[in-house]
Amino acid sequence: MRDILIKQADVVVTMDAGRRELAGADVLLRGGVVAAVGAGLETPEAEVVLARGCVVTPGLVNTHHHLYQTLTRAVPGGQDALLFGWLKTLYPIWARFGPEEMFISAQVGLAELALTGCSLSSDHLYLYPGGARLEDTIAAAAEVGLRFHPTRGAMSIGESEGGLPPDALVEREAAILEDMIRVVDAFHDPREGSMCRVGLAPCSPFSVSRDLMREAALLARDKGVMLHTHLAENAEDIAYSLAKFGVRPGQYAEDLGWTGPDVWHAHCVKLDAGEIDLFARTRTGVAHCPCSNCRLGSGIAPVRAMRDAGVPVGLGVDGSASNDAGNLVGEARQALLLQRVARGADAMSAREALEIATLGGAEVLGRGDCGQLAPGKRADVAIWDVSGVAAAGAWDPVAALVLCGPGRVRDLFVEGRRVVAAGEVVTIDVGRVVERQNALARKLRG
Ligand SMILES: Nc1nc2[nH]c(O)nc2c(=O)[nH]1
Repeated sequence: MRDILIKQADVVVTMDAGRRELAGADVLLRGGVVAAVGAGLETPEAEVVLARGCVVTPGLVNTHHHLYQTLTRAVPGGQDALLFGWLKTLYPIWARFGPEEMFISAQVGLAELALTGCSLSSDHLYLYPGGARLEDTIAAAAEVGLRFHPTRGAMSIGESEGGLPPDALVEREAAILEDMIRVVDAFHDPREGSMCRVGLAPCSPFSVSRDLMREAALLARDKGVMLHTHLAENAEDIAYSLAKFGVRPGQYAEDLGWTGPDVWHAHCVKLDAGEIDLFARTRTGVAHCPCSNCRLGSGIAPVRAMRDAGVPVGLGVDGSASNDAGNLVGEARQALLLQRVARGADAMSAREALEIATLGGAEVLGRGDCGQLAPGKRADVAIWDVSGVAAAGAWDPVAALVLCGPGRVRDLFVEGRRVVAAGEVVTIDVGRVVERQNALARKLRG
């Protein structure tokens, strides 16, 4: 692989230990890692990428998604509902998916993430209708070229047993555990620089049993993989937990082995002070999904309190049926705005929002090798052209990324390989994928 020398950026935002921002700096990518950062770097054989007029950041990290939902954006019956009603509208549509729907929708979602600066994404695939398998999404990510953390999700408690999903969408728990073992053994790569790490992710307390939560935790520890689920997303979720289990979600998670640095929970909008303390003590991570929380009317997650307590927090776009976009810089902006609505104008700075979108997400996903531009870290780099209309007149180009734009990257490198060039994805034919996606959406609409 040829060296890449990114030259003369207006600012390189390193997110290194000193959070250094280097004016007029270069970044050298070699063999999939950052080889050097600083001014005046020279390497005769390198491909030079001029970055004048640009801000260079680590690639953004997405800690929560349901890629399959890009096929059900803005569905009329689900546009104005709270979480449970929204899910009940969408489950019957998702039940008609199969392998092609999973593959194409994942490519659309990942292309959208790439164009908005994301180099590492997790995905929570918790339903497997029509023969769909986790590898449908793994194949999609490999073609797009993003670093990928797919999670083998699951639902096992259908309506007839007091769960939320229809019985037709749930799986037998023995079969779920068997498939979890299969996908970890086949696809999980624990090495530094890994392009694919698999996690285990029973969907939510209202769609799986306590037994499955406990068994999944034991299996994850045995295999050395991470655990992920939805937790404390809204008031309905808390009410369900109290009525069904007699405890709040934090206690439920702790009792079943779902705390620790190898666990991250999506949403956590309704964590109380005791639960925040539990997460901080145990280094349990949180995927904060501000746009989805607004769209579903779930509330404002206590991110300021979580960060102050020391809870690892990353950002997630969440599924595209509840956002309905997949733009992480948009999430960074929304995170900042929501904390300010809740706590005042100094509750979160643009730089902190950018830190959560990069370094914070990498920590949540257990990726000490990502989220920073520093020698030895993986070569995941986003180049943002701030010379256009969106940031014109900005006095502080780093803050401008979050406060005004641009919302799309000019270039994106993952593991030192180009995924976006001049604002276009270069790894797949996005036009063809979008055409197929729209045909599949039309078929689902009937
Ligand atoms: N935002 C979302 N929350 C969820 N809970 C659950 O069980 N599924 C979902 C989901 O798809 N999105």
